[in-house]
Amino acid sequence: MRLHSLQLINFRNYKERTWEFGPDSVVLYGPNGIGKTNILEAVYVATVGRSYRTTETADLIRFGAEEAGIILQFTKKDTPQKITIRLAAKGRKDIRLNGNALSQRELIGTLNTVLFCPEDLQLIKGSPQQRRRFIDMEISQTSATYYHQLSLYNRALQQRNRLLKEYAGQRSVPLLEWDEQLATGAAYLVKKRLESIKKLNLLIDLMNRRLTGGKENLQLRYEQPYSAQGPVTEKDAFLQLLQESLPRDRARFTTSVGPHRDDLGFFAGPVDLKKYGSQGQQRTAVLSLKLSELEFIKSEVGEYPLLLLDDVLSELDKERRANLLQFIHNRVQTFITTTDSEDMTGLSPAMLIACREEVTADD
Ligand SMILES: Nc1ncnc2c1ncn2[C@@H]1O[C@H](COP(=O)(O)OP(=O)(O)OP(=O)(O)O)[C@@H](O)[C@H]1O
Repeated sequence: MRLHSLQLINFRNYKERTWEFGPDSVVLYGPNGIGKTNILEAVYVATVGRSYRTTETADLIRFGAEEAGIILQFTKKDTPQKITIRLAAKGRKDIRLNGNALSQRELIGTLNTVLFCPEDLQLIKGSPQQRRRFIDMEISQTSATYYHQLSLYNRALQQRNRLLKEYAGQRSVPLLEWDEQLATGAAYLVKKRLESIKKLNLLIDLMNRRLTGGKENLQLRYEQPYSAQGPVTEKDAFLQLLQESLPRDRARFTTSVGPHRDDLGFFAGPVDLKKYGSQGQQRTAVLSLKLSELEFIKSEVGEYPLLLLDDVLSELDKERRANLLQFIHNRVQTFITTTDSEDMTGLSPAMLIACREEVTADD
């Protein structure tokens, strides 16, 4: 995957700006608040159709403007492609691939990127929701069906929770249709998640050993807080769990079983890093996870995705930083934001041949 150019029109602080990129990695440097992250954000929006920093489309549109545009030219397996996105404060996003309209769902998987930002360093200690989002987005980038099934599941879940409220105090709730849909969706989603965790586990242990000089192993575990014995993966088992949890769900107006409650555990041998990992172990584990994600997407798609490193290098110590840069060198076209253009040079002079792009405001 190679990004050749990016054009932003009324996106965040850019009125109209185009960048052309060579095959090498790109260091975007400039003072705080100049608009470096905004550039990575635009590439991310072209990956999944929405931002990782806001849920409001209006935030992405330059103050005072009615709409914003993002145009990207890239090659995927040597085939030139062009994504155009028009964002309006109100109304639908207009997404096009080579001029043909796409839905947000169809867009996902077109341009593959891995984002690594400071919030990711909290992934292990953070909320289960953050870890579910990680696994969902990772699979969605390589499977359009997964993203579709996830949307259907979430819709059914909302409907079930709505009925639990609507029928509060009544003798029964008409949940049959939604329970059927939820159980079908849950079985599909959990199986896909387990499959991808299995693949990630082959990679993550190798990565972690490499980063710790062979000292520490690392495994991901799929956790279902409502199941004491092994993962629940079958539709009938989910149907039964939904029925069993009904009294509790009715009391709380929410559905307590299913993949929307599941989590990802990080284990070094028997040690749960979520509870007992040092900050250093957790950071290395996240870095291993991100590197595994690059390899995972490569194995599914056939080439490395783009890597977006947003302000993350300054958060990593010298050794982890060097390890990351060594891994991506000559493999992955990487976009790095930093306030210091010399940030990388002292580390590994010949390792990272990057283009340095000074970011300036355009008004
Ligand atoms: N919708 C918008 N319209 C105009 N300007 C905006 C909009 N949203 C954000 N900005 C501006 O964008 C700038 C922030 O950009 P960005 O987050 O990319 O900075 P940065 O260069 O990454 O900074 P840092 O080094 O501090 O992370 C701020 O000046 C902010 O006022």
